[in-house]
Amino acid sequence: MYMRLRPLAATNLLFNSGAKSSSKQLFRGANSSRRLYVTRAPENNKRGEIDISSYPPERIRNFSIIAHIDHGKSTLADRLLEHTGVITKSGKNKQVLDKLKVERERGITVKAQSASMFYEHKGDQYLMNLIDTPGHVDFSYEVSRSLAACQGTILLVDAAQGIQAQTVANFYLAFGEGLEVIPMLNKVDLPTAEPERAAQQIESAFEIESDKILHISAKTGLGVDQVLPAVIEKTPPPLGSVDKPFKALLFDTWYDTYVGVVCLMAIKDGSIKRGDRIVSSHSGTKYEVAEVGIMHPEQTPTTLLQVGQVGYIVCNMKSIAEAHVGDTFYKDRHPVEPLPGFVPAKSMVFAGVFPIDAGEFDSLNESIQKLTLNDSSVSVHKETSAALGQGWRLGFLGTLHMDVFRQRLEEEYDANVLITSPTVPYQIKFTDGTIKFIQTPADFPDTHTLQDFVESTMEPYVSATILFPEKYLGCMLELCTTHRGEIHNHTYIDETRVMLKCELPMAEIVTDFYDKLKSKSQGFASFDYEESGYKTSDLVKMEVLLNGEAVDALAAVMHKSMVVTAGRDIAKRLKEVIRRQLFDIIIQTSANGKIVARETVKQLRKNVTAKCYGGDITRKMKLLNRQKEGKKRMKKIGKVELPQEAFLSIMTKSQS
Ligand SMILES: Nc1nc2c(ncn2[C@@H]2O[C@H](COP(=O)(O)OP(=O)(O)OP(=O)(O)O)[C@@H](O)[C@H]2O)c(=O)[nH]1
Repeated sequence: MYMRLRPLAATNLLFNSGAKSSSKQLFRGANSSRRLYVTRAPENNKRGEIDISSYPPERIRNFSIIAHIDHGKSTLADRLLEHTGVITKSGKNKQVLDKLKVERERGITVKAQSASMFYEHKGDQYLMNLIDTPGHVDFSYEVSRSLAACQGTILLVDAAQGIQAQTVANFYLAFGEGLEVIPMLNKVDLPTAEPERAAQQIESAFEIESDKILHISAKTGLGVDQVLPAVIEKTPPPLGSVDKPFKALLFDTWYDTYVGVVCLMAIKDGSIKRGDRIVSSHSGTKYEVAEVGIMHPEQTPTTLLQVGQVGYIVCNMKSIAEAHVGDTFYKDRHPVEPLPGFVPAKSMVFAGVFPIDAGEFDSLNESIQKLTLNDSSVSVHKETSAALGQGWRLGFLGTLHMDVFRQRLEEEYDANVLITSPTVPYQIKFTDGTIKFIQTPADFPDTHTLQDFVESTMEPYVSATILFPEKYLGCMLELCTTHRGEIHNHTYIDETRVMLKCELPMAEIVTDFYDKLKSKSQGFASFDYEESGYKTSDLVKMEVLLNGEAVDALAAVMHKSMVVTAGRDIAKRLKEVIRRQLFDIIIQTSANGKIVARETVKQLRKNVTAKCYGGDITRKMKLLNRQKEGKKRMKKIGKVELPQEAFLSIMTKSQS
């Protein structure tokens, strides 16, 4: 959860050195020989609030950092926060804005975070609002939302890797939003860095002159002192007027255990302070503002927020469900034209989530509700499975998003869950013209017996961009075609790197496409995609029968051409993961009413304590406990015990 520093602690962070009366703090940049004057945050009043009213739009810069995954966004954010004295300079500052445990463990950014800094440039004081965004394609929704609060963005490119698929996707996202793109080459300290080559790629892909690109190392600090001056000079100040009625865009929200719902807003016109009454354009609900402030980098109250600034507002919102990302807020009795808002995040991948122990349903329900409060891009519907009992069908933006959610559920809420194989949403068009969305494979009708009623079955497609060195062109083309892809074109971004555009069924990406892409290109290919609508496809439901009984939670939907290979493969993989039990277990896969494959798990009579003759009770207990531990993630289907892996092993995989 978000740690909340009380105002005093937050400002102590800032004022840990120097005389209080001085408005400037002397700061020496990491590798810089120049002396830099970095402005300290304004003093706080008796209520612990700081006054930022002296920052009009022309002295505000709202910018983000966008890049391909791992190109160094969060590390650059650390250096900038140190450089401006927001955090004390220390070798220990590593991805300070990656606040979630899962982000720290995985070394990836999942949630965009903002931080305000005070900075002096050419004698003027500036308020700089930085938004650090995630790099992975599953979280691109976070990126597009964050860009709505910015006027400029740093496009960071790893000088050793050059431009990658998410560099291209994020550039076009920012360009499409009309943002000023400031290119920078990072990691120039690496012996493998080839800055000239990477700069050429940027020039040919984005038509940005290579001599306008800053060369930096976010790790060593080299060149970092030039970053904020470049942002100030190139990014236009926010538009708007302090004299117009208050108008603000809500672009992020989270739940804070101390103050409740926190809304991150970009103030487009006017100003707001504690005690004001604001109204949501979305619902018409009125709220009283309890606190306004900036992220510095934790919540730090201010006397007001005004035009051009990006900050948080705490009001008497009871539930995060009331905070609609993309909503426009105005002051009571001063309505304004709402801003366009955002297209809601669309779930691309669905999976069933069930408690291992049915008795934990209520506590798991509470945990899922709490976790979705801080991640509104997860869609939640109750689901009942004949095999697994009561649970939920959750919708995610991609499989990494799903995995991060599962990890947070287990680590932050101590939940013990079983997750079924991920699936994409299918559509069925019936002859009477009705269209049905299918999020659970078990609900997919038997197209064989219903063929007179079903006009067509459809699956979602994505437009994909793949970047790789030329020598992998042959195997990348083959990979796309074996995954039912349609190649559109390929172009060269320099003499040796290729950009391939193709269309792929989303279902292929959910399974093993990405792993194969990485292994076939020895890790050199990168990949990005966006949804491109539904296409008619010959789909069938594959059922799994255990000792003659169909298990709904193991059903899968797949293209007709894959039925035989996938049917055999699934039966084999299930045989590998289902433990031998006291009776034979017959595994069958079936599609269109025909059995495709059959495997048998032979019976076994096992007494785990058999070897413990002689009565060593502690050893006996240890073995029994270990067996109990192994059972934790088991689910009993009829008489057959299935481990978690069984549910994930039914993912269909292409034979390439
Ligand atoms: N040598 C070197 N390593 C760097 C530099 N900048 C970042 N790194 C390293 O690159 C890795 C990724 O850095 P991050 O800052 O987490 O990258 P990111 O772009 O924020 O990653 P995501 O948010 O997951 O997309 C870390 O191990 C950093 O220490 C640099 O200038 N030089």
